[in-house]
Amino acid sequence: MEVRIERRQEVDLRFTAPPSKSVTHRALMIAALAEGESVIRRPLRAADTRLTAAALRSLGIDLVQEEESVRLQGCAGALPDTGGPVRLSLGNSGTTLRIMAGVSLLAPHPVCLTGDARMQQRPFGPLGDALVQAGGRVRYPVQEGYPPVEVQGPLRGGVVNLEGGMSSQFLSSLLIAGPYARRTLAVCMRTPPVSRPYIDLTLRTMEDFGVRPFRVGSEWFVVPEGVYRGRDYTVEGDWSSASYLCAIAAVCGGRVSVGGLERTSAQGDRIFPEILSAMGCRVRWNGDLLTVERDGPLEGIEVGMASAPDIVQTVAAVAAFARGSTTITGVAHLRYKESDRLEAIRRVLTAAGAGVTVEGDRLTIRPGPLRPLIVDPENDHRTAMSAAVIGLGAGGVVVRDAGCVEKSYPGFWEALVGVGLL
Ligand SMILES: O=C(O)C1=C[C@@H](OP(=O)(O)O)[C@@H](O)[C@H](O)C1
Ligand SMILES: C=C(OP(=O)(O)O)C(=O)O
Repeated sequence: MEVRIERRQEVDLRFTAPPSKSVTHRALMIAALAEGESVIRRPLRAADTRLTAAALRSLGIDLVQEEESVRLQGCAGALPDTGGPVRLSLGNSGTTLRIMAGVSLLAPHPVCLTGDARMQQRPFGPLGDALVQAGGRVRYPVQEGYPPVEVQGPLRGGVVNLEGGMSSQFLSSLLIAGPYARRTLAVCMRTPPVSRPYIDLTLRTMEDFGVRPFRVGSEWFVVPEGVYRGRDYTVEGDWSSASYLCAIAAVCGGRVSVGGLERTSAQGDRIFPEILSAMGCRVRWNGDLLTVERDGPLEGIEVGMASAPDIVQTVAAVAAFARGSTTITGVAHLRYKESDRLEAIRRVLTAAGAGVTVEGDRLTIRPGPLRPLIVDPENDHRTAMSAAVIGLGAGGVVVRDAGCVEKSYPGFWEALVGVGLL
């Protein structure tokens, strides 16, 4: 599917944010490990969360898709006997593959976790090392430190050292399986974790299901033995997906309102309105309705984004329309995503006419007169959605393989059609 996007100005639009991908993954996995039944309401139904649901079924979990919810019978931390080894094909869902690797140590048979060609280039090694320290067996049939990876329990627990500089998903994996380790699991971060708010989101979701891990200083995470309790759980809106909608107001001028978001969410991407505000937009809340407005010029800013990797492309797209340069720091881990996103930003924005410099973990965008372009998102949903933002501000943008948004926001293009932007 190919989408052509033309320039729009002075918009006045209203959207509802889709459900959160990160919360849906966590709620499904934790409910599967809980004692008793859970109903997960308003789950995100997208490629990646479907992979999580299918993987849980392959591990023997009774999971039923209902019209507005997912119903699961939890296994109380002991995944059922599936009769033999299990193979999980997890596409390019890093969250599913990494978190499910820890969970798989609770299965009675070996589990092989694999993914598509790009997933096989995304690092796993630090998590593999940690799972071994926690008592598991880990084997890499193709390339040391990368999926496919074969894991087998038990999850004994004890003290585990973990490198945090590549992905927070490694720690989330240990934390989520942690309550069912044979003895208390204590994770010591050897390097500070990137994408830190995703760890808070993990801790908060664990607490929502009745287990309370705690931190000691900034380096230690301790998970006491415990049991998650099944429950009725409603998934909040997705702040990363909402960033593309809010950005429309910034690049087109006018006003965009987005409903369905939690103002105090643990999702780190909820800082996006603050970033837009620093760039010259006005932001206000009316109940749970967020409104972003712009009627003056956009300014370039300097911003650290180690904690919010998934909205870096949205900020970069908006930065291309500002009066001055924007520098984004702390973003080296963007190289390990669905694509090398630092390279994707450089490729798309330079083709559009902006100047882009990538130096170490720092990205600088210098606005320039923007010109029409064809974007191949190379199967990265966030490249496609941020290209749509550029298109709405500059015009003449064609996004090829636009269906790749299916990974996190299947209704993205329909949402733009629904308000008359396409
Ligand atoms: O735990 C999660 O739900 C996620 C963690 C982040 O990854 P990293 O921790 O690898 O940066 C983020 O980019 C990803 O989209 C979702
Ligand atoms: C990086 C992402 O997801 P994952 O790591 O789950 O593939 C993302 O959605 O931008």
